[in-house]
Amino acid sequence: MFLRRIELQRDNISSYNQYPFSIPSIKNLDQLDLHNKVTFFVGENGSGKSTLLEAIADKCEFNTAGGGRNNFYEVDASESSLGDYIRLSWLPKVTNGFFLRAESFYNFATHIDTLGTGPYGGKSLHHQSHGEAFFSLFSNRFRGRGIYLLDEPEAALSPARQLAFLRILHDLVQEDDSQFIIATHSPILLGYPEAVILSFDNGEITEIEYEETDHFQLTKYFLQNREKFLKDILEEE
Ligand SMILES: Nc1ncnc2c1ncn2[C@@H]1O[C@H](COP(=O)(O)OP(=O)(O)OP(=O)(O)O)[C@@H](O)[C@H]1O
Repeated sequence: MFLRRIELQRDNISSYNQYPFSIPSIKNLDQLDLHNKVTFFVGENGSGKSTLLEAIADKCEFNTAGGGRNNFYEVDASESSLGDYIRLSWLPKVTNGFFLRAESFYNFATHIDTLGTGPYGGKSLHHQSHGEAFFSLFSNRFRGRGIYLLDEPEAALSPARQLAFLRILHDLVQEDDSQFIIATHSPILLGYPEAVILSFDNGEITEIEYEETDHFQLTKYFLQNREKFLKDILEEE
């Protein structure tokens, strides 16, 4: 693995009342040690996962709208507010990698079309379904020793493709020594063996077990008690 530590440089922060320092998990961040090739960020919507992932991408000099170091294109709101305030410690340093944002994938696909190269399954990403395009990206662009920062990669993937994605991830981790940091809500992806899961809930970033995640507990309960669960929710006054 490559990225070992993320530190918030508190001396440079003048106020904790504004985004991104007002987010509880960021406000309370001191340093985060990474000790596994696969780290998941989990937490409620708005708990700060994307904010931190984007800041890491910014420090990696990846395009914060999505892409690697050589993907230069502009979209609105792609600047990172936190990137200037964190410090990354590497051993060894790696520059290869990719930042995937589901929400701006369309712009990335357009950018790839303008390059006129066809490394993504032989046809424009725009001519593939959302899930197919994501999968082309994983299969064709993710290679070699690198750091891959993925924001909700499950967004476009069927359960079967999520499992297939885990296979790609596994090969990259095993054979190429790659590192992944993935913000996700998917109980399937979170099940990857031996990954570290960092929760952004309760105002701090803490390591938790798979079985402790809401994703696991809620999904399990739902699948085992679907009718009762839905009755309770839908008939609640
Ligand atoms: N550019 C911004 N300006 C102000 N507030 C922002 C900005 N971007 C995000 N926020 C706020 O910061 C908080 C954290 O957002 P973030 O996108 O990091 O959450 P998240 O954990 O990734 O959520 P989700 O699971 O919904 O993707 C949210 O309350 C959000 O509204």
